[in-house]
Amino acid sequence: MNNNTIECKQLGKNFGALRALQNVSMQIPAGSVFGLLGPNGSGKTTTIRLMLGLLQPDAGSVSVFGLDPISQGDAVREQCGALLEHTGLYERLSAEDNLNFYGQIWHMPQRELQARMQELLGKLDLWDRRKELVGNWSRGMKQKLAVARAMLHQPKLVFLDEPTAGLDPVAAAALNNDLLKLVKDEQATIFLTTHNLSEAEKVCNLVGVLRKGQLIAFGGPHTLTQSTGNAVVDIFGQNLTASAILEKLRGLPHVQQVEAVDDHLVIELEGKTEPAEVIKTLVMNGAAVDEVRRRQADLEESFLKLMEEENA
Ligand SMILES: Nc1ncnc2c1ncn2[C@@H]1O[C@H](COP(=O)(O)OP(=O)(O)OP(=O)(O)O)[C@@H](O)[C@H]1O
Repeated sequence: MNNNTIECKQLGKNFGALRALQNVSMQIPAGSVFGLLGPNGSGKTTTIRLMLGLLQPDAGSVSVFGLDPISQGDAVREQCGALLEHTGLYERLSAEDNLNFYGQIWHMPQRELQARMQELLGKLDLWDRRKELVGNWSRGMKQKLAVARAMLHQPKLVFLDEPTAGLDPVAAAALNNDLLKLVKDEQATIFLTTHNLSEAEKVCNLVGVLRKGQLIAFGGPHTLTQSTGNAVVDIFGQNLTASAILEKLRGLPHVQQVEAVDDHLVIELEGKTEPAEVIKTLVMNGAAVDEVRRRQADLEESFLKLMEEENA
């Protein structure tokens, strides 16, 4: 058996005339923190549901732990934890009672359950509040507890469908930090979906991008940022953003995109083009350049670029 927790080959799913997923092939090695990125309706949740055997594929195949999620669904789901659309929490119960309830569902021995609860709630800074009713908690705290619930029985694979959806940026960042803490010690494979690209860049070591049901990119976040092949230059100074200057820059060869962001310019250059021509044009047109920073496009820029290419 190979080291892949998930493999799918030319996977497809239709809902009536809608082709929700088409020809999706990927391999996710054990221990990965995989992020599936994509806009609304691109097929992220459908992919998870196929992997959990909650939907039957119309084309291709999917295997999880080498098992078929349809014919061996129970065996697959026993080894998985999932946080899907709903948190699965009971608001009228305390955090402790919620986890006790799920521990019983998973037939966890009482001592093991207590130790696991302490471990998870401790890492999530919720241990001291375990006796409180979940209904009175903030959304961020509930979401943390829902992650603990999904991980309670030490599943080898955890699906988190948009775990930070609806959280403010501070709560989202806190949850991501907690996720990283948990993941480090769990040795589980994590499969999460998100719209938030900078979050995926921080948390994931493998990412895939879905668009209209098709996997248009797959690899490490770094590979993905390089897949667009372009460099980005941030230029700081004075008089940079006059529309006449922007027009001139946009007309230069090898300049893909020019954007004025606040008081500085963000310029995307084709391949390995050096910014010399850009700087010269700026200076000749009356701008003063203080600082030039050259970098690879970040995941957000690469993602948007991929979306644009697919739209072209
Ligand atoms: N049970 C269903 N019946 C009919 N259409 C469905 C069903 N489930 C999903 N779809 C459609 O399939 C497409 C993909 O949906 P899916 O929920 O997988 O997208 P998503 O990427 O998870 O979106 P979001 O980010 O908004 O949650 C959408 O057009 C959706 O309306």
